Amino acid sequence: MSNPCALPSLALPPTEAELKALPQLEKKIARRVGETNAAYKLIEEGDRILVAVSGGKDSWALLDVLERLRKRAPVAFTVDAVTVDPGFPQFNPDPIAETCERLGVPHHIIPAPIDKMVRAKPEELPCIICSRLRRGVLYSFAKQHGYSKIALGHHLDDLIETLLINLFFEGRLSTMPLRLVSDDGANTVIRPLGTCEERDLQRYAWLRGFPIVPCGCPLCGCSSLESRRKQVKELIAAMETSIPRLKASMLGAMGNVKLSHLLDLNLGALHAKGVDEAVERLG
Ligand SMILES: Nc1ncnc2c1ncn2[C@@H]1O[C@H](COP(=O)(O)OP(=O)(O)OP(=O)(O)O)[C@@H](O)[C@H]1O
Repeated sequence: MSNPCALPSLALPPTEAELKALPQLEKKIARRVGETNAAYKLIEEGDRILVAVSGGKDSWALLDVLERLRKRAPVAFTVDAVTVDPGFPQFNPDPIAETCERLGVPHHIIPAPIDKMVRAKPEELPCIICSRLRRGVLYSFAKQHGYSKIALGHHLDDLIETLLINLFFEGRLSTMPLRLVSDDGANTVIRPLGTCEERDLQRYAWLRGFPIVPCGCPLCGCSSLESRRKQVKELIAAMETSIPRLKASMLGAMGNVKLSHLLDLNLGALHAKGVDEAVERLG
C-alpha cells in the first residue's frame, strides 16, 4: 500500500556511509518482528511459511527478515516465496525470481487473470478486484501445497491508516489483524511486519539493494480507495510533526481495547455474558 503519497524515492544506490546504518536498522526491525512474533505466536515450530512477494519494498523486507530469522530461530520453519503475476503487460517478475534464487529461497510464480478481470468490470474498483483475486489465488495455492501460513508485507503504517480509514469512512472500528484464520479455517494469514514503520522498511530494502518491481497496473493509485489512504497518510504525517509518539500510541491503542467502553451492542452482550460466566465460575 505504498503508492499513494509515496515516500521520497531512494533512487540512487546507497553510499558507503549510508550502508553503515544497515546493521542498526536490521537489529531494530528484527527486534520488533521477534517481539511481535512471540506475542502473537505468528511463527511456530514446523510452520511452512509462504511469503507473498510483490517485488515492492515491504515484501522484500519481509522475505529478507524472515529468511534471516529462519537461520537463527530456535523453532524450525521453512520459507518459500510466491508472486502472483497479475498479467499487466508492464509487469516483469524476472528480477523477483532472480533475487529469490540469489537468496536461496524457493520461488513460485502464479499467473492470475487480474488484468482481464479489471478490464471486464470497469464499474468495479480495480484495487478491490485485484486484492480479492490475489487473496483467492494465494489461499488456494497455500492450501493445495500444504503451507501452514501465508505472510503478507503490511506494516504499522498500513495498520494505522486502515484503522483511520475504517473509522472515518466506513463507520467501523477495526484494522488488519497480525494473525487471521480464514473463514473456512483452511488458511492462516500473518503480518510479521505489523509493528515496523514503513520508512524503516523502505530504507532497509534500499540498503539491501532489492530491485523494486512495479505491479504494472495502469490504474494503480487512482481509485477512491487510494485517495482515502493518501488523505489519511497526509493527516498522520501532519499530526506527527506535533505528536512525535503518535504511531507508537496508536499501536498501543490497537492492543489495548476497552470493550466495555465502546458502543457496540453485540460487544455489550458479549461483555455481559463474560461477566455472568465469570460470576458463575466464582460460585
Ligand atoms: N502480486 C503479488 N504477489 C504476491 N504478493 C503480493 C502481490 N501484491 C501484493 N502482495 C502482498 O500483499 C502485501 C500488500 O500489498 P500492497 O500492494 O497493498 O502493498 P505494498 O505496500 O505496495 O507492499 P509491497 O511494498 O510489498 O508491494 C504485499 O506486501 C505482499 O505481501
